[in-house]
Amino acid sequence: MLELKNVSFSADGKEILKNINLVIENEKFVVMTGPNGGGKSSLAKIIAGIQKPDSGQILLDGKDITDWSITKRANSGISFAFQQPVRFKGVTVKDLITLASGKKMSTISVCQYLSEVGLCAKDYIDREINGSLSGGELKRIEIATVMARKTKLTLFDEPEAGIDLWSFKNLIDVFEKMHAEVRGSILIISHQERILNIADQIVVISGGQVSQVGTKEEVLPGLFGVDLGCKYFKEV
Ligand SMILES: Nc1ncnc2c1ncn2[C@@H]1O[C@H](COP(=O)(O)OP(=O)(O)OP(=O)(O)O)[C@@H](O)[C@H]1O
Repeated sequence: MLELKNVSFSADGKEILKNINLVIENEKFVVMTGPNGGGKSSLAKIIAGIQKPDSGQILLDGKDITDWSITKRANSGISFAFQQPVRFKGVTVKDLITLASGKKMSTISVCQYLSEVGLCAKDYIDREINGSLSGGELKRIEIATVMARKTKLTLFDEPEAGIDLWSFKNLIDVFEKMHAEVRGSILIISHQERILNIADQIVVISGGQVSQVGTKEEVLPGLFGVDLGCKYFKEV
């Protein structure tokens, strides 16, 4: 279980997150949404350890991880899916997925992850992670890498961005499968109706605060018809 207690964060003299209190229960599929600039990405970065809060506490299974580095948090089971995978010269797609899984992997197992994110495995497995891969391909490889990691808490920041050539339905299937198989919690930042619809819990972040938390039945009706200045329910 991840718990945020009175977390506040400022940058460049601007108060970005104000007294955030939030609990992400084990094995829950949580979608964080809200208007642009509300503070969602900042909150995800604070959970992953990329940014440090000015005050407040972050607890993982009751342990205070507020001062832990990104690496220590990653080793304790928090994964953050970046917009694109980190590139290292000479590292192939197969190397990256094997590294993420932390164990020896057969070519067939690596291929399965690639197929799940809609990539024809044989065309990609030996390719180097570099600028020759398109943005959408890199994005899918990053999602496959996070799937192979199988961590306690996986954070995705707008995973739908940049994958418009890939069937959006496949992305939903990937998340549902991950949720069923990994038995970890998934926290996704998204404005997409179909992602909001598969959430166990929706958290609305607005003006740097948690403005609403509840099931989709409780939260979604309130989002309809409200102009929050964001791209609700737009199809990819
Ligand atoms: N390092 C920083 N320095 C200054 N301002 C920042 C910094 N990081 C974030 N902000 C500001 O904080 C606010 C919240 O940004 P954040 O990216 O967390 O919002 P968001 O809810 O993820 O937005 P979006 O839906 O547009 O992705 C924005 O106004 C942003 O410009």
